[in-house]
Amino acid sequence: MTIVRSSFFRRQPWCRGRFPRLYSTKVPDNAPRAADNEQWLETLRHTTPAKQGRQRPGHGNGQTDLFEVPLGNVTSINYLQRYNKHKHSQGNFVDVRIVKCRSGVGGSGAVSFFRDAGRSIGPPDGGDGGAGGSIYVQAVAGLGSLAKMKTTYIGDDGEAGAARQLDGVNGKDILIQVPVGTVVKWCLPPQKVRELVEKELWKDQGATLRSILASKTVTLNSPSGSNGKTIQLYRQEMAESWLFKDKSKEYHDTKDWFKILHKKMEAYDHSLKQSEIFHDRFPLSGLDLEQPMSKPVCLLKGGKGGLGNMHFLTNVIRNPRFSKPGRNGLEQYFLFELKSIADLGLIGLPNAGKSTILNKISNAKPKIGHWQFTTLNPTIGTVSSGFGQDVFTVADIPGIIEGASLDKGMGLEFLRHIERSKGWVFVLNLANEDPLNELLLLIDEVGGLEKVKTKNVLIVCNKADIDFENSKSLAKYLQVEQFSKGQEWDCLPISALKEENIEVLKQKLLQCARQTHDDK
Ligand SMILES: Nc1nc2c(ncn2[C@@H]2O[C@H](COP(=O)(O)OP(=O)(O)OP(=O)(O)O)[C@@H](O)[C@H]2O)c(=O)[nH]1
Repeated sequence: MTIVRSSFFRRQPWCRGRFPRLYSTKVPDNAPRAADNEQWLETLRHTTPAKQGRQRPGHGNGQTDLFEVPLGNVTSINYLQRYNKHKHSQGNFVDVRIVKCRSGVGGSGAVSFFRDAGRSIGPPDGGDGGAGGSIYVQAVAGLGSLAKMKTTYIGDDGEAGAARQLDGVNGKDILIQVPVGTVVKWCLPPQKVRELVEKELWKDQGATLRSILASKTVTLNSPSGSNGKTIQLYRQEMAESWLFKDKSKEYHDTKDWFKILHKKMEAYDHSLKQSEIFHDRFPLSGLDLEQPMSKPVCLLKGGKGGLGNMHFLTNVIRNPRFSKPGRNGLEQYFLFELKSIADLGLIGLPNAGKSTILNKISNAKPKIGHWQFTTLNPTIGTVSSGFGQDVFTVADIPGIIEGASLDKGMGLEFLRHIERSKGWVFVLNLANEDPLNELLLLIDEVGGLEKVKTKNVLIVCNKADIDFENSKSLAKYLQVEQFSKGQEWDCLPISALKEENIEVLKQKLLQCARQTHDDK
């Protein structure tokens, strides 16, 4: 076991700078004095603990409110569906994960008494337990998928304290590194969600997963004053508040000096709980890690280590045969969703030629095929419109079909990859019967005209090489162009296959990626 020096004295303002010599064979000349401990315990007496255990503390006044949220807000429909549908999609690309995280339990304080040749039992010298390992998350550049994430992350428990005032080693923290653009949300265990969904399905055979997630609600705790924007997490209560050695709990419970000490230590436990409650909160909307982070953020804090018996030597208690156990860690589930960050997103029906376009304008090599749904995962390409010119990124997502918003085809689950995009590029197929109608359908499926108008929009009519001259495609193009003009959107005919109008397309894409709403 690795051990480190007690840090208790470092924490005490009146004892700063005085440390025990490691492995000294003499009684450490700065062993915790009874007077110091008395003084510390006296300060605790003035902190009145609220009713221990029964309290449900909150934002600052120790209160929480209950609030209801739709089940869909604390799980992922994409995750649940993927287990039924295309779980193993193209390559290694994984963009939704639900993982279990558990922070470590704090190590126990030690019960020990100084011994050497000259004396068989000396003053108490049991050190503190180490803190449990915490779980951290950090967005880093260069990662593009959540495929390498584990299903469970467990922080190490802190080690117990030892003789000679030595603290146990802190449990190792866990660092989860994720791609930039990942959103981390608190969620219910998937197993629990499945049970709830099955129950609802049993009650109403006609219900769908989507309708259940929207209508069924769950009750959560939120610190008072946070208006339901923050979730309060709770640690499991400690089974015992003391660890006894040699003499039992029953023995100690009969002693007045222990009862007095216990009362004072209730205030200490209360302050620990308060600080846990302050830390153990998570925003309901999640953490949006849209920038590379120089420092990780803590998802779950490990439990604090327990106090060793050296802290309980007083003028009355000469042989404290007890110490404090470490505090519990937290176990929670988190939903990790990758929302790619691309300046532009290509939206179109299957087979419109989106992948071919991305292939021609960028370094990306998405799959191209004459069958539908060749693209199963988003691909992001970097486009440069010339030497020294601005560079921007374009995301190709799987084709959207009628009813996609009701989970038909690949559904809309990949739309999140272009949610953050500044511009949406609608790709239409001029070889199809009615491209204008297809544009209206696409607008409808992605959320309606109002939503689309929050983005910069470019309409690209692809496959203009087919029948364009003999006016069949031209007529279709003119219809689309007229509609686009009405919305003040640019419209452009191209042939991705024959690389016609590709340079103009690149310029228009650049404009679309950089234009601000004030420029319009
Ligand atoms: N004639 C012609 N064919 C094209 C053009 N662009 C793409 N294609 C063909 O259209 C078919 C579909 O192209 P993709 O680029 O895979 O289409 P997609 O929109 O990515 O399709 P999904 O992956 O299903 O969403 C392929 O056979 C392409 O060769 C074009 O400008 N003219």
